[in-house]
Amino acid sequence: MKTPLLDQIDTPADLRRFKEKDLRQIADELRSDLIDAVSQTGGHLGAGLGVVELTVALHYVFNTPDDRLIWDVSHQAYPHKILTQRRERMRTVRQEGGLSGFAKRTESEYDPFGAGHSSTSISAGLGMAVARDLAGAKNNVVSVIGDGAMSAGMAYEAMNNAGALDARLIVILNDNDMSIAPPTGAMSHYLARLVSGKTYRTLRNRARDFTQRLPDFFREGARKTEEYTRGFFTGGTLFEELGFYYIGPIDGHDLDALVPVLKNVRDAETGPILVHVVTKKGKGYEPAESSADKYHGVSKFDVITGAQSKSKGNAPSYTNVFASSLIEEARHDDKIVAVNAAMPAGTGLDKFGEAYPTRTFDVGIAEQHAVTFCAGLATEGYKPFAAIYSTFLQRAYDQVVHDVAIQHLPVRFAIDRAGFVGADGATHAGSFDTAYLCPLPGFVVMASSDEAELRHMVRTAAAYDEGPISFRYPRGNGTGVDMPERGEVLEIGKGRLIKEGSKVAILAFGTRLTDSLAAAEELDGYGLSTTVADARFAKPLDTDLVERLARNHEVLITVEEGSSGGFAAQVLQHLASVGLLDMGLKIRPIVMPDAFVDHGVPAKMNAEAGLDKAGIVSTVFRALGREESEAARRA
Ligand SMILES: Cc1ncc(C[n+]2csc(CCOP(=O)(O)OP(=O)(O)O)c2C)c(N)n1
Ligand SMILES: CC(=O)[C@@H](O)[C@H](O)COP(=O)(O)O
Ligand SMILES: [Mg+2]
Repeated sequence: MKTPLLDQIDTPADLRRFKEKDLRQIADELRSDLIDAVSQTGGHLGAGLGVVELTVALHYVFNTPDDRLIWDVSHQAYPHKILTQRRERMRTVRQEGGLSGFAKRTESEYDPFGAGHSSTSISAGLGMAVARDLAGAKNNVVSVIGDGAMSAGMAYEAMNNAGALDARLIVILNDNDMSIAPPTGAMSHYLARLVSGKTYRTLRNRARDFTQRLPDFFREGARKTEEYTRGFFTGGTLFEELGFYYIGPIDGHDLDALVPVLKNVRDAETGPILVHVVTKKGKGYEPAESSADKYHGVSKFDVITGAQSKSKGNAPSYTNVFASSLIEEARHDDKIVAVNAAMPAGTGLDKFGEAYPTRTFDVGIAEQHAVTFCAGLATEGYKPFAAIYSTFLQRAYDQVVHDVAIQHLPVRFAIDRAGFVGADGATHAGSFDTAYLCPLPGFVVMASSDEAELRHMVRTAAAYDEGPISFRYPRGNGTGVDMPERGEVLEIGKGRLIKEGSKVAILAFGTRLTDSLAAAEELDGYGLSTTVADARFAKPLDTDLVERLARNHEVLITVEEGSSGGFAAQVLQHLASVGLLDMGLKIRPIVMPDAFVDHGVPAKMNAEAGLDKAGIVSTVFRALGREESEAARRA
């Protein structure tokens, strides 16, 4: 693969030394370099391919990093990384110690704002624009946001504020008519109408003519600009009503159109501007173009065939077990409905949707709405399952508290991606759900230790009508245990004893149970007779079980793949309240570290957190004051 022009670019300043006529070739080279890099690492591909020309044009026209360029979600920022001094390290992306898969402030001065969650770019950009104005500076601020990300309320909150402030902020709406899955919602239909109109087709033919004329209009001021944009294009009125100058739709792969338009936008002395750019997700790589959802995020793949190297586990994924269990429950109960926020495949609800299309709702990237929508459904006697990743549910915390918990509504929360997620790193880690749900009065909080337990918990949640209930499960495959056709209804607030010993007790919450059992076996081998229990519930806590473990053992270890303040905090609070911490019990909570852990491999992340077999054994040895024997054992 020859990339003679790209080879001369280390920074955007190098790019800006080229003639405009070279940009096409640079974009082509950038695209092949991107495909080659991601084929070796895996990662987000389709979105980056779609913004290759836009990335080149933006860095060519704007004076980054002084001009601030903010990528929404930032999964599409790989071409930006290649042009901003990170090309050499692209083949380390999402690997331990390598580049992040997202924009990250600590990684580069060209990343003025980090992301991973969607729809933050306009708010952040507006903050930067206002800060610039307060400081009397003159740089530009550009936020690039996708059509999927445009479905979230935050984007409108920001535009509402930007319009009122009349701040000089440039928003590029990158409309590829795709979220991860095909987009849903009225806004998506509205954008489609703007794009499919006759105006867009004629504009493509007149792009050069248009861009030659644009500077005059901007120089003549805002009134003329508005006249121009309204005169040449239909639509855009929603953005105009919010106080933005709307420009577009523009073919985002046509550099001859993009560059002059962006130059004019850069030089315009106006308030907020929205440039509506139309692109194709996966552009320039046939497998990604024809299957944009499957190439949104990829594992390593063969560039020629496009075949992704999916490692087949021996056990089903937790996501699939959740989906099949819910499908089974829905067969028995027609009040069960399922809601996801733009993650149908990620949550397994695509399968539920095939079985029950009218009982499945993809609300777009709108977790807050998803939760309150479920609350509404619950008030009418439906049994909503909100299937949301742990990390994305954070965004809907007030809705969980105010709309669900306070009203004691039986919304079922299926919390996927709980624990370390690996390659997506800190922005996507499912660390905090247990800690943020346990303090809520009346909430039932469960964690499945394996896929059979997950099946039981889906059934339990379906049967539980008293109030809100949640169950968490991790990314990836189960343990391979036998699963019943249908789960059992678990007794609320009761854990299970798995193995009985006498000196050490390990109380696991969630899938760390497997390592707890392995640790127990090793400890037994050292003459430390070890009990293992699966807590199942962090709330209500099985206080009988916890007290028994505390009274009958010298050491009690709690283990969970979650942050501090979660399950361990519940156990400690209970034991402290009943005086069982006054008796010399050696209790040691093992939780995720108090740090935002970068991308890597989940097994290693757990090992570093002391959440694996070796970590549990070491913790027991340390609790018993046997560090030296432990060191010798390890040697
Ligand atoms: C708050 C939040 N919810 C869900 C996601 C998962 N997610 C990542 S990218 C994406 C689709 C974004 O679509 P769009 O903004 O159109 O970008 P595209 O991939 O099409 O370029 C989704 C749903 C997220 N990152 N953040
Ligand atoms: C960028 C983003 O938020 C999603 O694409 C996310 O990376 C998906 O994660 P999973 O692969 O765990 O579904
Ligand atoms: Mg999109």
